[in-house]
Order: sequence, then structure tokens, then C-alpha cells
Amino acid sequence: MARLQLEDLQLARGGQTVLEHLDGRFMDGAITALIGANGAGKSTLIQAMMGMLRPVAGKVHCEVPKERRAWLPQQLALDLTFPMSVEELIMTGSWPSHGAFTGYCAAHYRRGREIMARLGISHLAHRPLGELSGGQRQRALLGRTLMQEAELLLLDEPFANVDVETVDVLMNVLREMADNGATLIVVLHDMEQLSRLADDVLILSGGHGRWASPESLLERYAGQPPKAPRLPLTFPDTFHAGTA
Ligand SMILES: Nc1ncnc2c1ncn2[C@@H]1O[C@H](COP(=O)(O)OP(=O)(O)OP(=O)(O)O)[C@@H](O)[C@H]1O
Repeated sequence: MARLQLEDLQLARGGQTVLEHLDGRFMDGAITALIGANGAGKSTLIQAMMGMLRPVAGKVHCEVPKERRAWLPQQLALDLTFPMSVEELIMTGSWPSHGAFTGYCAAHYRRGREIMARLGISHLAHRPLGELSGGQRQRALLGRTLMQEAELLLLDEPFANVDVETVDVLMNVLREMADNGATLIVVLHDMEQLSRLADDVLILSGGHGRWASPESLLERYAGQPPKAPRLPLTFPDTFHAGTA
């Protein structure tokens, strides 16, 4: 089953085409790595998949209800000076389905506590967001999507500026979400993270998308020095490993 599909999609920013003839299916229960150089169109595609950017042509078919779609933007794009605690942030995950002004019931608070325990941030429940480290912040943001019971989760570089222990926690939680049937799409730049997490890969390059298996990508770039595991910034047009 694939509740998210792209059909001959064309997307533009500022009147310029960014991506065209993009096809593919994102399988339920799978984690897809979205990769490509800076400016390749990853954020543009994410916005289209979230229903925030109208395609120039083609379609994004998404059967996941809007209240179950979540987007975790790059940390740099977030204004976390808003006076809110970790627990308060996590509880807002119930807003899309229960509304912002209906208040929380005991079950919401119980679930919030379970989520904080799962993410190892119970001790930070009352800490303001502005006083968190990058890793703590990312755990709290993922906690919000767990509260939302997201079935489609798009994450833009979730492991950037995050400590190794947090990377492990986040990866385990993401895998659990996928095992429970959620569709996950993760913008990644790191080969090691891709090999640990991805079931499938969508490469954006030169205005087009190509699908690949993680294995084929790793095989192709196996000779890279281990201390420089970042993915290459360009992908040759001849690279067509795998299809949607
Ligand atoms: N609001 C905008 N108006 C005009 N052009 C834009 C706008 N946002 C992005 N672009 C352009 O669209 C193209 C794709 O940008 P996008 O942000 O989707 O790339 P990206 O792959 O997410 O890059 P990065 O890895 O740097 O985050 C780029 O050429 C960018 O300059």
C-alpha cells in the first residue's frame, strides 16, 4: 500500500521550474531518504507533499488525512524563542485532531508523559524550549509528532547538530513509527545515516528525481573515505539504479 504518490509532478519556485516529471510511490511502513545537493528541490518537494505548494502540473496523491501529516523542518528554520516548555510543545501535537482550545484530558497528559519517557526527556518537561540543546530540542519536536499520531512524517535533516546518542534514540523511534505503518520521508546528507535508516532513496538532481535502493547507492560510493561519509553533491545522469 502507498498512501502517498507523485504523478508526473512539476514544481516551481519564483516562476522557475525546480522539479519536473517526478513520479513515484512512498510505501506505507517504509522510510524513504530524500537526497540531493543544496537547491535541488528537497524542501520544495516536501512543501508540495504537505499540500503547502500547488504543483504547476501533475499531482501529489495523499490519502493520509491532513491532521495526521507532520513536518519537522530544519532546526535553523524554527523560532524557538516562543515561551513554551517541552511538555507544552509535545501537548500541542493533539491540536490538529482535538483543536487548540478544547483543553487536554488526563489521557493526553498520560500519553505526553509516556512520549517524554520514550524519548528520554522526562526530566526536561518544564524546561523552556529556548534553553534546550540541539539534541534535546529535536527529541521534543519528534515527541510532538508522536503526540499527533502522525501517519505521514516528513523530516528535513533531523540529525543535523544532534549528538550521537540522540541520533540513536531518534532513529529507533522513527523505525518504530514505520513498523506501525507510518510513511516517513527524511532529507539526509550522510551516507552512514542513510545506510542505517533508509528502505528506499529518492535522488533529486538536475530538476529530476530518480529512485534507488540504499544498497545500490552504498555500493556505488563504497570507495569514499570513512571520515567523509557525506553523500556526493551531484549524481551523474547515467545513475538509474532502481525504480519506483
Ligand atoms: N521562496 C522562493 N522563491 C524563489 N525561489 C525559491 C524559493 N525557495 C526556494 N527557491 C529556489 O528553489 C530551488 C530549490 O530550493 P529548495 O529549498 O527546495 O532546495 P533544497 O534541496 O531544499 O536545498 P537545501 O539543501 O539547501 O535546503 C532553489 O534554486 C532555490 O533558490
